[in-house]
Amino acid sequence: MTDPTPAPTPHTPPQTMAEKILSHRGHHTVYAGQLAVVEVDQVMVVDSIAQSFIERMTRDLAAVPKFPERVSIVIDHVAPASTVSVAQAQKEAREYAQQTGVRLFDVGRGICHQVLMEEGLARPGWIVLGSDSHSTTYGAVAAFGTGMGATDIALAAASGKIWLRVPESVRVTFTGDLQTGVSAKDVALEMIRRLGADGATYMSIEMHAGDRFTRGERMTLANLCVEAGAKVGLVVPGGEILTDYGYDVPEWIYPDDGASYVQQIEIDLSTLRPRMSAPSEVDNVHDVADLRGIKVDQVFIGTCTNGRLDDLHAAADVLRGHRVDPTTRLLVIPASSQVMEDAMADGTLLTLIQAGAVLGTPGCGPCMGRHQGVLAPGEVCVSTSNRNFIGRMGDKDAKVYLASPAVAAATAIMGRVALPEDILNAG
Ligand SMILES: CC(C)[C@H](C(=O)O)[C@@H](O)C(=O)O
Ligand code: SF4
Repeated sequence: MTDPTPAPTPHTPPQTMAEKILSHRGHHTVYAGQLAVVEVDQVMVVDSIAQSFIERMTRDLAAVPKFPERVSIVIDHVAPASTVSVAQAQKEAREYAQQTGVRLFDVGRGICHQVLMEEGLARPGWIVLGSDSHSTTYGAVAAFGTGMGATDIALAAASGKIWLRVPESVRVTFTGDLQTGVSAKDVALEMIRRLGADGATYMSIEMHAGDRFTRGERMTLANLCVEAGAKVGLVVPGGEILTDYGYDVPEWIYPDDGASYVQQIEIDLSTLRPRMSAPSEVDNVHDVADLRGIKVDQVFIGTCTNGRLDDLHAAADVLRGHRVDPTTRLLVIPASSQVMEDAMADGTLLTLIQAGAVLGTPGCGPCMGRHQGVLAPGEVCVSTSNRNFIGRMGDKDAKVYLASPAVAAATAIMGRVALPEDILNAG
C-alpha cells in the first residue's frame, strides 16, 4: 500500500517530519501553512461514529469506499453493547462491512489504536485518519495519524484522499534517562504540562527521543499529544521501532537539520518524578508526592494510553503479593485481545486477579463514561487514561486523576493516592 513515488528532491529548504510526510504522500513539496492534498493509507472508524459515517457514505455521498482494504471499523468504545440502540448501530456496522468489504474488528478485539498498530495498519510515512481524537497515537511509528469527524472520514474513504493544512511544528527533545518507577506516562504528562492544554493547537509535536522508549511507550507519548491540541504527534524513529517493526523506516522521513519550529523544548528525563494530572484538565499536572493520601474509590488500568502488556507488567510488579484496599475497586481492561492473551500466558493476569483486580473485555471500558465502571457523584478515580474532564467517567461531580500504571497499582493497594515506592519499600 505504500506509494512508490520518490521522495522530494534534496534541493529544497529543510523540512520537519510533518512536512516530509505530507510532501511525500501529496507528491508535492509543501511547508507549514500551505495546503496539501494527500493519499490516505488507512481510514479508521470507531463504533460510536460508525452510524454517521455510514450515513455520510450511503446517503450524502452515495459512494462506496474507493479502497475497501484501506478502511477499518472497530467496535471498541461500547463493547459488548450496553443498550438496544448501541446494539442496533453495531449490527448496522457489521452489515456495512459485509456489503462493502471493509475490515471490521468486532467486540473484544480491542481498542482501535492498539488494534491498528498490532495489525500493521499504521506504518512509518503513512497517513492514517481516524474518527477518534487519539489517532495521534500512530505517530509512535512515524505515521501521520490524526482524528477527524465523520464527514471528513467519509470523504477520505470515498476518494482515497484528504486535504490538510500543513501544521507548524514544536520540537521536543528528551535527554537523560528515566529513574526507576518513572514511565513514559509521566513523561507524556510532563510534556502536556510544559506545552499547556492548547499550547500546540493544530501543530505537529515532533519528539526526538533517540533510541529511548519502546513502541508501546512511544504510543503513550503520541497518544497524549492531542491533549495539547496537536494535530499530530510524531516520534522520530529510533531504537526498538527500527529493529523490531517488521518493515522498513524510509530514509526520507527524518526531519532535516535547520527545519523550522515555532517552539523547541527539552525535557531532562533524569530529574522527572512520577506525575499525576488532577481534575479537571489534563495539563493540571503535579508530582504524585504532592497528592499522596487522597482517598480513591476506583482505580482503572487500561485504555489506548496505558493498556498494553508492559503496562500490565508494571502494575503486576507493584501488586504482586498485595491486596487491593477493601474500600477501593481495581478494574483492569487490556487494550486488546492480543494483550489479554499475552498477559494470560505469562501469568500477569493471575497476579492481578489474585491481588483483587476485576477484569473487563478488551476495549475502552469506562474511559469515556459509557459503561463498565462509571462513577457515582463524589467518587474519585485514578485512571491510566488520557482525559480527566468534568463528567468524563460518569457523574459530573466525580473526579478523575490520570497517572501511570505503577502509580495506579500502588494507589489501589493503599486505597489512597500512593507512589510505587510506598509499597515496594514497605515490602
Ligand atoms: C468516541 C470518540 C469519538 C472519542 C474521541 O474522539 O476521542 C473518544 O475516544 C474519547 O476518548 O473521547
Ligand atoms: S480508550 Fe479512551 S481515549 Fe482511547 S479511544 Fe477509547 S475512549 Fe478514547
